[in-house]
Amino acid sequence: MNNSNLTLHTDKYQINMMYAHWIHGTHRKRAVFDVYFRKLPFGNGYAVVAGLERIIDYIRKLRFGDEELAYLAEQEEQYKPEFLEELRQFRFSGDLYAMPEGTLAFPNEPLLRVEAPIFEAQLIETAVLNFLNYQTLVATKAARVKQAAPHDVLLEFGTRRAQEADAAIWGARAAYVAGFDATSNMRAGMLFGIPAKGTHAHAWVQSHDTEEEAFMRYAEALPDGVTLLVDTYDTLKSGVPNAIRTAKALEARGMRMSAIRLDSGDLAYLSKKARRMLDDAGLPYVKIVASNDLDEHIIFNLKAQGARIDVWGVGTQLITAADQPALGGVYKMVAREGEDGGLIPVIKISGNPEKVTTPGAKDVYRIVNKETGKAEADYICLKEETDVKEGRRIKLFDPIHPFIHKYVEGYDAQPLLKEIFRGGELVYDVPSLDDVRGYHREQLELFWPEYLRKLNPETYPVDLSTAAWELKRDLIESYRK
Ligand SMILES: Nc1ncnc2c1ncn2[C@@H]1O[C@H](COP(=O)(O)OP(=O)(O)OP(=O)(O)O)[C@@H](O)[C@H]1O
Ligand SMILES: O=P(O)(O)OC[C@H]1O[C@H](OP(=O)(O)OP(=O)(O)O)[C@H](O)[C@@H]1O
Ligand SMILES: O=C(O)c1cccnc1
Repeated sequence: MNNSNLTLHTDKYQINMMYAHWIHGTHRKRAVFDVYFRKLPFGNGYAVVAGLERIIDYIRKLRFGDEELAYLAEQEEQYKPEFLEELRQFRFSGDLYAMPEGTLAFPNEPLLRVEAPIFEAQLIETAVLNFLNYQTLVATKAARVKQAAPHDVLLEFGTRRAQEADAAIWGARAAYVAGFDATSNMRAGMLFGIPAKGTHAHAWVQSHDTEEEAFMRYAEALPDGVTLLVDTYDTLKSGVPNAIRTAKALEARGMRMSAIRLDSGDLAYLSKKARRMLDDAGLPYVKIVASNDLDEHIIFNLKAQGARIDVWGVGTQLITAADQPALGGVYKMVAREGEDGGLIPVIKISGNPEKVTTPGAKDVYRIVNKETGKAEADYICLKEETDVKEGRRIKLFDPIHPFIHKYVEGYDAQPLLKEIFRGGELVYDVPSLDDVRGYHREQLELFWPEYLRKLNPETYPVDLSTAAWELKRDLIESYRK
């Protein structure tokens, strides 16, 4: 298996719809799709957008090569050879708008808008959702861990338990976007420039006759800031004392041990005891790393118990987003090209009011109060509306309870959807990963803490403009009739 081409990383029904459009000559008609999720994961108050860099790379490289076309030619659908020739010429020629990575996002607002020939817009749905759903989910989980330990060092340790290799590296990157400090995955380090860090496993200790010998030899080989795992036999009786002896031996050579790692047992009790032992031995600079199936809840609890842990290694629970393994982001058509070449808004009706789509090509603005500098609401309006762009008075109302409303003016309206591709050309200056992290931190500053807290956060308002709301209402009415 040495094909890294992601062009067929799509569901077959996309290819079949593309074929049917091509058969009927409608494949060049333009369509607009929104990507959004309806429910926040983990009971969090916000999601952290991640996945755009991968989407950009994927779109730029879309090509049906010989292998892809040969595979399509074998399918039971017996696609016509001319269709396959059309695919050979395939390039993304559309427009794409997206929230930059690190943006705080909320339910029912477009994270991404695609305006492209239906042929292209349909092909990319599956992969766009795959990348955005997973990376946003892990970035959001990581943001929760970061909230539990905002001032400590966070290490991403998940690769061995991740849902395969791509999940490991893109998950490591998503965690870094949301504030993790380093990853244990060397390939993620190499590809993305994330700091790579590591301690050692129990196997290192087990491969020696004694724990003390194991520690000394590890420190000899890697004297610069070594971290020793102290729980192989007995944390307090042998692990910590042996680590102290090793630290003293390093000191005698003018070097400093970095940390010990606790990986089992009662982490609150053991960290307090170990801290005392290290301090009493004159080693206050030796830090304590903890790992063992940690998540934001356990970290929060350990802190409440007064645990003396400086560095947290978080693996399984983060990389698998264990308490909610999928973000339900969807890709829904909101407009299509009519006979006259103009765009016609379209809707998907559902018995469940939350599932009715919001028609029309739309923009999203973050309405920021100029006095407080804090975000008041996100405002979704039709693309052609100018009131918000020009800072005029706008009505903010809850689309589920439209009678609850207020007017705002004198605000700062920050457009959240940035132009990424125009006519198939990348027009976005892709930021460095460290800039993405910095932007994410700035995003957090925009929100009152009530919206950010881990437990039972306040619901941040996501409002529709009057015109967008009326369009939705009118379309629902017209289908009722
Ligand atoms: N003081 C604590 N309060 C709450 N949770 C804790 C505390 N100490 C450890 N934990 C968590 O409790 C869980 C204990 O896991 P487990 O029952 O596997 O114990 P263990 O110590 O890892 O056992 P083993 O020696 O078999 O590895 C882990 O998720 C760990 O992070
Ligand atoms: O617990 P997580 O959050 O998933 O973090 C990663 C875990 O992976 C390692 O354990 P493992 O038992 O795989 O190997 P080891 O022999 O190095 O302990 C490490 O010791 C952590 O406990
Ligand atoms: O470096 C470590 O301590 C590490 C790396 C991966 C998984 N668990 C621990």
